[in-house]
Amino acid sequence: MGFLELEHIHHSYYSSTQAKEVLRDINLTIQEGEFVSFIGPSGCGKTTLLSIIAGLFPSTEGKVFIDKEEISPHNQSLIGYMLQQDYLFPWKTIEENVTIGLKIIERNKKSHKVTANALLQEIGLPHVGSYYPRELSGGMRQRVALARTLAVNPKILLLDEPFSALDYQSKLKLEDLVVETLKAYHKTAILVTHDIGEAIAMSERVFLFSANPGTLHRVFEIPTELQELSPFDVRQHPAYSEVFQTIWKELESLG
Ligand SMILES: Nc1ncnc2c1ncn2[C@@H]1O[C@H](COP(=O)(O)OP(=O)(O)OP(=O)(O)O)[C@@H](O)[C@H]1O
Repeated sequence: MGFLELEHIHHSYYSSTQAKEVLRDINLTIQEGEFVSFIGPSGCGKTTLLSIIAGLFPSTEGKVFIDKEEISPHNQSLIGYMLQQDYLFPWKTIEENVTIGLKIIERNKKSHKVTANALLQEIGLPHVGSYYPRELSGGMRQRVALARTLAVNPKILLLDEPFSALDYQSKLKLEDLVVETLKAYHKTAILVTHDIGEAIAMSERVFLFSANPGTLHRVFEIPTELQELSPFDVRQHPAYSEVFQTIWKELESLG
């Protein structure tokens, strides 16, 4: 059994008049410390699947296991979420934003400060603890959102298009930082993205979903020589465009 295991996940959304089948029989295994991406046509159920993995709502059928335990309120704290928007509280300082989750789960304030400072250092923003979010750029705020997610020490990070609102240069820099930081902390991560290049550059495996209803169509193993590089360097490697073409063709074939 892997670290994260999905068994026969089916999901439908129900309204008063109809049921809409969104996910059909999703089975997959992700190992501890692995970085994978979910890609697929719009509406194929990627965000729904992330929400089920996070335990935000149960799937209609099937089971999610983390470290051999079925997902429940007891082990939900093993999961951290990073979204397209940073959702920092504008009236709180950066340090307070980073430690907000910690305050909920433990009260020792001294250790919060130490954790915040260490994480701000890690993300390359050691001097912004007393700033407010409005004083930072979009890229800097997303780095703070990463620090806030890591502060509560989740085992698995769910990254739902966290770079899509950023300019291209900030996005490339943040991709490098995220991969480097998650590797250093040995985190398991799932990235949802519409950007095939980003999926190749950051992941060890890319899961391609098809739509109507969402099914797991194919899994692509990223060549080892690319996995060893930073996301920026992956894009410069001769093997990158070949992998891109292969995934692109498969995505196109889904219509
Ligand atoms: N709360 C909901 N109630 C009813 N239908 C929903 C709900 N949330 C999502 N859907 C529908 O489920 C399908 C899958 O949505 P989801 O957001 O999971 O897909 P996605 O692959 O993440 O899409 P995108 O790539 O566009 O972000 C879509 O058809 C969407 O309209």
